[in-house]
Amino acid sequence: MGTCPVQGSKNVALHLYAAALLMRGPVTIHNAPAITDTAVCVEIATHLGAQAGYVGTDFHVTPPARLGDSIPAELGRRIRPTACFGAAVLASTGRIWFPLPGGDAFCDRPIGLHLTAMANAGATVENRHGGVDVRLTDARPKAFSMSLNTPFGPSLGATVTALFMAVRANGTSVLEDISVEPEVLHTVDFLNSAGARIELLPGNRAEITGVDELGHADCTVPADRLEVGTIAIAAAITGGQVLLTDTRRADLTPGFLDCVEAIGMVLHDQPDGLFVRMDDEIRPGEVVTGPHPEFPTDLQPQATTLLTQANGTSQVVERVYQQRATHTPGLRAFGADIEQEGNRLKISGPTAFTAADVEGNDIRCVTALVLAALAARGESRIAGLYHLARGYGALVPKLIALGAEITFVENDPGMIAP
Ligand SMILES: CC(=O)N[C@H]1[C@@H](OP(=O)(O)OP(=O)(O)OC[C@H]2O[C@@H](n3ccc(=O)[nH]c3=O)[C@H](O)[C@@H]2O)O[C@H](CO)[C@@H](O)[C@@H]1O
Ligand SMILES: C=C(OP(=O)(O)O)C(=O)O
Repeated sequence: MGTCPVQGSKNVALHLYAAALLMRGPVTIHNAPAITDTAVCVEIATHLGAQAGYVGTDFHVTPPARLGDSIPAELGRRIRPTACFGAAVLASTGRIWFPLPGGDAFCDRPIGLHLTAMANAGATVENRHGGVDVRLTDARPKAFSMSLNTPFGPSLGATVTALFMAVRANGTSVLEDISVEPEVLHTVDFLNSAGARIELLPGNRAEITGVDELGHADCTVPADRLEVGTIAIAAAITGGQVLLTDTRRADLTPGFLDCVEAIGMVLHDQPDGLFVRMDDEIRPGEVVTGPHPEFPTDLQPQATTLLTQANGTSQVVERVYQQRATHTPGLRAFGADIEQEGNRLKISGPTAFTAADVEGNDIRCVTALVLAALAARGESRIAGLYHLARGYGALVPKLIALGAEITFVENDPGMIAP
């Protein structure tokens, strides 16, 4: 059995970095993940005039008396929460230009609801220079009410943007149908500990009374549930077992736990972490992604790889991003039997994988392909490692420490051969 540490959550950390820009005084965010997205956030904060840096696993930021008024296109296009960073600056200073966000491009990822939240708070919103120019008409955001729902469930990012506008608003705002993903709840705690007045109410509502200014606070990023899920699936797919330190069952969603336990995975808390093993063979199952606490979309590609090894027919239904299936061509190259119809994948297994040369074009796609290569006979070559670095600080070294044979291909830092 191997033991494996878990990094801080990428998706929580990114929203905390943005929230820190609303605060006065020095902020330290502990357990920050050592990923390229963290480095980009340091650069964005620095460009905005903050003193920002990353030492060990501590992200430090001290916002200036007045933040700058633009997020450089080359930085904002590299990460997903660019509009949240924009909202933090807008709520503080009344003006920001930001490019359209980046992050994974597995399908269209609109930000209309972020812009509606800014407009509801009294901003003019104009498309300019390939990005968005937003200005408040008054010195502070005005209080507003809105729903954060979309046809695909509540928007996580737009909930954070709306909260950022509301915490500095003149009056009390009411947000309906908010996302209650851990990313949002940790951001709420962080803002409240710096003096914000956000009250979460039953029925996914929030009532926020704006304050003149936020003080400062420190916080700790929770374990990355997506890294936990990924390594748990790696153990299951290779018939191994692993003790993931610094994490508990409670860090995972009921949607994920119910699904993988039905497939045959055993996960239980031990004093020093979460123990994971497979109970005999991998059983077929059904993955249906959805908003928290349902099965997270960011573990769907990895779960698809796992189900190719199940004895029978499985189904994956992607409800958050209806076209998140960039991993299926790569999995088919290993031999997977996957039929796709709209947002549904039908997977017939088990397939004995043979090695393949494949490329992943987004974080979880390339992760799913690394997992497939672990299950394949022979040496596979995987390109697209740049995407892995965006979200995992050390996934490959961790898999190697657990017994996987993986080497980085020389003169091509974007390629590995498991
Ligand atoms: C609720 C949810 O699971 N959110 C996921 C989403 O967060 P992220 O914040 O990136 O995306 P949203 O939560 O905003 O998007 C959820 C859904 O709403 C739609 N939408 C969003 C904004 C908008 O203005 N209009 C609109 O229609 C999106 O296209 C998507 O279908 O992607 C991240 C990266 O994969 C995941 O970590 C998050 O768990
Ligand atoms: C899609 C993801 O990230 P991002 O929103 O940063 O693109 C992810 O974490 O799986």
